[in-house]
Amino acid sequence: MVANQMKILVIDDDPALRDACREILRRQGHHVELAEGGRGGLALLGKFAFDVIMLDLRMPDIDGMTVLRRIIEQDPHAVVIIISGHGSIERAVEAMKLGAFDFVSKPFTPDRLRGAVEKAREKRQLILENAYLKDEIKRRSPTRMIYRSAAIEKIMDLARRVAMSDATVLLTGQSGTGKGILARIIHELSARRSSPFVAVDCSTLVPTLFESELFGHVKGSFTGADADKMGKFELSDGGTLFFDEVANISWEIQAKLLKAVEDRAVCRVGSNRLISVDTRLVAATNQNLAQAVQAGTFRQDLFYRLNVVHIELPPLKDRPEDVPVLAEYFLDRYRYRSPSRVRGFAPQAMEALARQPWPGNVRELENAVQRLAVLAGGELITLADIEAGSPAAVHSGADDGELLSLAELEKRQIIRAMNRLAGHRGEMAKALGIDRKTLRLKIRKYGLEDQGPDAD
Ligand SMILES: Nc1ncnc2c1ncn2[C@@H]1O[C@H](COP(=O)(O)OP(=O)(O)OP(=O)(O)O)[C@@H](O)[C@H]1O
Repeated sequence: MVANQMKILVIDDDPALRDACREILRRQGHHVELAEGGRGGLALLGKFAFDVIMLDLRMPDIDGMTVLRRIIEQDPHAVVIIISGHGSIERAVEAMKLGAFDFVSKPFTPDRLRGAVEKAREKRQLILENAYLKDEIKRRSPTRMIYRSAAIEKIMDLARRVAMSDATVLLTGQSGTGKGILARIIHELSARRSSPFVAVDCSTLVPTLFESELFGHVKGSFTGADADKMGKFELSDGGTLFFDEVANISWEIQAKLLKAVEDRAVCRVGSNRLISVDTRLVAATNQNLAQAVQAGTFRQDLFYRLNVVHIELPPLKDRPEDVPVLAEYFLDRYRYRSPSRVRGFAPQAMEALARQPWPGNVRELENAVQRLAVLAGGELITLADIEAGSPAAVHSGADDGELLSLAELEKRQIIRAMNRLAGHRGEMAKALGIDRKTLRLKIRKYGLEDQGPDAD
């Protein structure tokens, strides 16, 4: 499901009702497919995934109840809204017992339809979030570093060795090269693996809350502190504390962090009591910390503390042999969530991917594959698919000297922003210097609607 947009299938033998549903739901931004009977509906369901299915119970070809049974058999989480005829409430209730989510009785107003679909959207969101969480859990345990290159093999060797010690590790490398995943792997390879791995994203925390987030606070220590709270240091006791984007910590907090590391203890904000904590630190940055020290924005003493073991992750373009294994791995992970039947990459397509510069590194590749899994028409992702929907179109479609129409340029920039920013509409709009509404209109104009994993 892209943002609030859903793919909805309406199965009803009444053409006027089908068209009315389509009109109303399209206006809400949903994609709507229509089937005039149970057979056609089931055929569409066999080919594509839908977020919500609207199903008439009385149809001439197959009984709606039979269709419903099949839908639920195939996907117990399907969200089905029954369209029930006047005076057939009992059947609608029976359908709900079978697993339908809701029903609307004919005739219904546009508002009633919108209300039912909105409720269905919330339900669908919950289902997807649950699936996502399960997927996350599966994905996380054990975390896997996918690679073929000797460069990453060497890094993994080093990671295995340092994991056994309690040494602080500094991970550097461009954004999206796998610093976060490596931090977790170091934790999982260490004797601390059964204690928590706690991550602090130093780039998103508001400075004023940072201290309490790290060290915790006691009730009443500032407005809003209405209960005692543990900080991330304490939460990671026995485990690993991961500072992502560590260069973003303010000078003042850097000093406090250093003290906590040296004392192996923290004081909650508003308290004098020292609480000892046994945690292993891993820090990551895509900036040059030594330079930041030179420039006077990062404390030298803290830098030395963090830089005990240094691991540099190379950019993806320097290890193209990792691209095919990563692309296959991501496709395997994303294809089952998309309606397409795609199973693999055509050799030429894979070669094209391996040739890309991937400025956003593995994260950009992951986003591109996720998008390709949605967009690919056939069983194999082809070169044409890549040229149509991935950064390949941006990077290889034209050499620097070739002139492009402004519209083409605009489209390519939008695709590029989608890839870089994982389809986050707010961030894309900001990066492109337009407002969200304009962005939405342009996305629609260029037919790029389905390309964001989580727009808006
Ligand atoms: N070798 C790999 N195998 C499998 N997945 C990977 C690999 N490298 C990176 N990833 C995935 O790519 C995405 C980006 O990786 P990660 O967050 O670790 O990068 P990062 O260097 O920490 O980036 P940033 O500095 O932007 O936070 C994640 O989804 C991660 O799981």
